Amino acid sequence: MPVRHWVKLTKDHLVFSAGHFITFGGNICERVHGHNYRVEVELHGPLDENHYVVDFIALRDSLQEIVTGLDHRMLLPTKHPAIHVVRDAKEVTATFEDRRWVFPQEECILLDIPNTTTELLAQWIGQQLLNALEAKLQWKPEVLRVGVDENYGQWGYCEFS
Ligand SMILES: Nc1nc2c(c(=O)[nH]1)N=C([C@H](O)[C@H](O)COP(=O)(O)OP(=O)(O)OP(=O)(O)O)CN2
Repeated sequence: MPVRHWVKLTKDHLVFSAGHFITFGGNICERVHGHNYRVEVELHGPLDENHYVVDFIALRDSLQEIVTGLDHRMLLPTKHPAIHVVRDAKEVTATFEDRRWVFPQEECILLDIPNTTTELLAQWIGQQLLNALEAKLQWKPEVLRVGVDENYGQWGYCEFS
């Protein structure tokens, strides 16, 4: 019988509080609001010389850095077809139809995704994690699953395989 291994990280400190708004149903745009987000990851792959899929500590530290970078920030999508986000040295201005929001530049994170849904936040975090693991360990998992929870039980997931 084939044997497979994986690791899962669901630490209490893998959380961030951030502002966002999404569109849905075509042209319905939410008001700005915030969530206490939670992040978990699962990585699959062969065992290394330590009998690890990947070292928990290296994984935890890499993911924590990504999560901390999102904490207490306004999350804005740069690939949305109708939310236009423009950054200058001081401010970030987002517009949707006749609505306009202006935020201090250093309080925003611009994400190259079309909407800040949990599914796409999971995808963005997953891509950052793959980049970090490649840079730190010259390693990539066979499968990476990332979950993002935005409201104590509403998880969006993304799988890289
Ligand atoms: N599959 C998804 N569905 C929805 C997402 C998402 O990311 N993926 N996101 C939303 C909105 O962000 C919405 O704000 C979440 O709604 P809600 O749970 O009602 O959030 P509140 O903070 O307002 O929670 P309350 O419990 O109502 O206070 C919608 N759907």
